[in-house]
Amino acid sequence: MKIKNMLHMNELNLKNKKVLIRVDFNVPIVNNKIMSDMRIQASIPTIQLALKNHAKVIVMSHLGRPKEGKYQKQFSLLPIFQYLKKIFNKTKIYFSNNLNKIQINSGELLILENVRFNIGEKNNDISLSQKYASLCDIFVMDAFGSAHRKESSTFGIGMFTKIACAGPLLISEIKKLSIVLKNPERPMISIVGGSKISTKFKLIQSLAKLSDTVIVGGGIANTFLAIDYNIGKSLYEPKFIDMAKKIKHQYNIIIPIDSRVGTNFSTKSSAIVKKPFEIHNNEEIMDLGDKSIENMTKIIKKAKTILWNGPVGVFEFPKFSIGTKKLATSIANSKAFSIAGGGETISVINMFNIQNKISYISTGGGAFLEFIEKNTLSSIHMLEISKKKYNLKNNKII
Ligand SMILES: Nc1ncnc2c1ncn2[C@@H]1O[C@H](COP(=O)(O)OP(=O)(O)O)[C@@H](O)[C@H]1O
Ligand SMILES: O=C(OP(=O)(O)O)[C@H](O)COP(=O)(O)O
Repeated sequence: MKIKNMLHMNELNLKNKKVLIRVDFNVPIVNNKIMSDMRIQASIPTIQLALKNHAKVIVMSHLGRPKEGKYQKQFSLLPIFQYLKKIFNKTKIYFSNNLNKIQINSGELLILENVRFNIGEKNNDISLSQKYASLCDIFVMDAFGSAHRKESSTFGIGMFTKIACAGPLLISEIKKLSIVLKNPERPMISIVGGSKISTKFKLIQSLAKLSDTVIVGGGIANTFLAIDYNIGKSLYEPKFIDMAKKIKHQYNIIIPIDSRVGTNFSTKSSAIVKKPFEIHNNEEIMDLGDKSIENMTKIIKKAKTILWNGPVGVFEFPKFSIGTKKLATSIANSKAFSIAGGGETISVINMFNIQNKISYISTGGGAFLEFIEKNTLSSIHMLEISKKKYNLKNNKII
């Protein structure tokens, strides 16, 4: 992909225009408290740029995975609106869940409620995409963390809006990841964990091709373990077992040799280190065991380039945070060039206070892995189509 194949926000005259910006505010919120604000902070310059240019600024994002068509308080963007009110305290700022009643003036800011409350969002529904497009003169796609999703607010809208352009954060992420991956120093290792198995599993193969070693944790590792063992109630995806078998034989994949298991998914659960063949039906793997941690940190120490997405255990429960903490610390202490990204990975980085020891932190997790694999993403494709249409309309040679 070429950056110049997309329109950039800073090429356009935003003055008095209705500018709708899709950002990624998908941050962890517990009891109305934002646990990690890095993704919000990363979007602020884009919003400021639009306000400074005297646009009528509308911002939209998803938060979590609510059931569409239903308001659910725990997925509301209201805590983020409260947070933004403090930052934009000199700007008139509003919050709305009504797509039919939008009225703002130049220099004002409107935050829309979670787009995933809207029926059709996930399925990239045409009428919802048209509805979003009708709200603006210019659509700015700046949600790098969601740019791999072909949904109404990340893709469909661009098919109907007059102008769709890339925001500064999206451009900056693409540029930085492209530079880093051009000629990585070897050995290069990738660490992939977390719970979003269906998004990430398909990407392991290309990551394995690119890297000298791939370390797996979380639900990804469990899917590899399920090839040979009964892993009880552990999180895994049976539909990826065949793919796991193939990849395991073809590439250098480091699978845990022991794990911390518990009997219930709770902070109160006991944590016992077990070998994979010792796991009972009523147990679930929630972290790496000590021998696995030792092996994996040895590999990390020798690496010259490290890519990391996804916690290797349920780091939110102290007894199951050991593996993630040890690997994260080892990455932080390494002299290798390290790239880490993902919503929860950023929370881990904040939790262990290692943000200054990671060479590059991406706001995307699944998006960053998919970009590495394909060198493009659904939203980038949408922006390229949109620029071609724009150039045709303006009689420019494309
Ligand atoms: N063994 C496991 N079982 C269940 N959940 C896990 C396990 N290991 C990690 N997780 C969970 O994975 C989540 C993060 O996954 P994911 O969203 O894929 O990461 P990221 O946002 O960094 O891309 C965390 O909330 C963590 O508790
Ligand atoms: O947090 C996100 O992805 P990530 O967990 O891979 O970093 C993005 O906001 C995408 O969210 P989604 O995976 O629910 O589409």
